[in-house]
Amino acid sequence: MWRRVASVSHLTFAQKSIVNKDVCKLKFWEAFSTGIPRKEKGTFQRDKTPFITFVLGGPGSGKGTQCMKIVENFGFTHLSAGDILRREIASNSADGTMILDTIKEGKIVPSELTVKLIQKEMESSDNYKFLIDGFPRSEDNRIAFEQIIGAEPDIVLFFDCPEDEMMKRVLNRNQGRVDDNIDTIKKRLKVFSALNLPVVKYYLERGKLYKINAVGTVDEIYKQVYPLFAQFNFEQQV
Ligand SMILES: Nc1ncnc2c1ncn2[C@@H]1O[C@H](COP(=O)(O)OP(=O)(O)OP(=O)(O)O)[C@@H](O)[C@H]1O
Ligand SMILES: Nc1ccn([C@H]2C[C@H](O)[C@@H](COP(=O)(O)O)O2)c(=O)n1
Ligand SMILES: [Mg+2]
Repeated sequence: MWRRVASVSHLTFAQKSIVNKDVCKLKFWEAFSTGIPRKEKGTFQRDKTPFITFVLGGPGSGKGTQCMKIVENFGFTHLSAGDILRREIASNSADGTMILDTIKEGKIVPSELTVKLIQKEMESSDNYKFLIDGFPRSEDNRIAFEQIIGAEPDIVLFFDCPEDEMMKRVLNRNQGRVDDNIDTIKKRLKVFSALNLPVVKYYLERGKLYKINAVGTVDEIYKQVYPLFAQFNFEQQV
């Protein structure tokens, strides 16, 4: 379990994000050097500040597919916002019907709900490395994450894929998803352009975005992804 302890409430938002980043970086590297062992089930993992990666891209751009390979090589915990919401539907929770209707319409679920579900997953994890896939999908998502979780991403991946290729992949996906049909995919692509691209621009302007050409084979695309994580020298996977 991890908690962010830095309190910088007296600073302006802009100052906060700089201090936060520096504080986090300092804590992150301190943890590496002085990592106080935590009681883990059978393994000792040094206590570390969370390393957060946001994974952006349109429907069918290959986010989930590439996340699986990053998990394999670098031991991240893959939190797909879409999968978390689908599990909420399957649990027949009070919000399940609203989430299902929203997803069928290709729209975005209220941010506070999605963020709190992601927060629950992070806080119940023994890992400190997180891939948050399909998030943030909007400025509202991004702001809600910062306000509720009080953290910012360390890096942001953006899988850039032409609409016709995304359409083709989604329609061939055969995973029984309610949103894998021509009507919903068209709506999702409109939502992506209108709401997700401003988030891409936000992180591009802050130097956190890595834009990846998502056309080609899975391995060709992953060749662009691997070095982005290798640069951090995460401990080797046992
Ligand atoms: N490089 C690729 N070339 C061809 N097909 C691919 C490629 N990468 C992924 N796919 C396939 O395309 C479909 C969509 O991939 P994936 O589920 O990873 O996309 P996604 O970005 O997570 O989509 P969504 O946002 O809808 O969850 C899957 O059936 C996957 O097997
Ligand atoms: N941040 C998010 C992520 C996903 N959703 C909803 C809307 C998406 O179309 C759907 C499926 O997501 P995917 O599995 O394609 O990443 O889930 C959302 O509302 N907010
Ligand atoms: Mg996905």
